[in-house]
Amino acid sequence: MALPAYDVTAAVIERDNKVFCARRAAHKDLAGFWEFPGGKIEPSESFVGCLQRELKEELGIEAKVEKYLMTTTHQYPDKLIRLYVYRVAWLTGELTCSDHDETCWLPVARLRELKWAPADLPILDYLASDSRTTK
Ligand SMILES: Nc1nc2c([nH]c(=O)n2[C@H]2C[C@H](O)[C@@H](COP(=O)(O)OP(=O)(O)OP(=O)(O)O)O2)c(=O)[nH]1
Repeated sequence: MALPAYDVTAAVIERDNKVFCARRAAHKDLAGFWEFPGGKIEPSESFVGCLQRELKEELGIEAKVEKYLMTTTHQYPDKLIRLYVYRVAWLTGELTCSDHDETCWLPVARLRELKWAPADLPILDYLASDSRTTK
């Protein structure tokens, strides 16, 4: 039988030459893995609308989705994830984390020190080779 497939958005938020990273909490699937904030697209929702909603819900921030970066697909044992990655500017709001159990800001060159969700590894490669991202 075909695995369930999910379209998921993810945000690369940069500030002071560092990228925002968040760790999935114990009650979530892939608990303990680090990710870029975002979430599953709801029916009839746009990618940008999904990302803005998730960032408001998870982090309490208003964000401007600046640029589409890449899409990566990963098959986990129980699901297929298509991850749509955008560069996002944090506009307003105090960043408070309601959904993750740990967060940090890291320069791109240090991102691999964290244990990332396997679907995210191509994103790290992309950021490392992206001249717009500060290393
Ligand atoms: N948001 C996000 N999810 C990721 C990343 N990498 C990765 O494998 N995933 C996976 C984990 C989950 O299986 C799925 C996203 O689901 P989620 O649980 O965060 O999304 P959600 O809040 O909309 O979903 P739900 O708990 O309401 O079902 O994608 C990533 O960088 N960001």
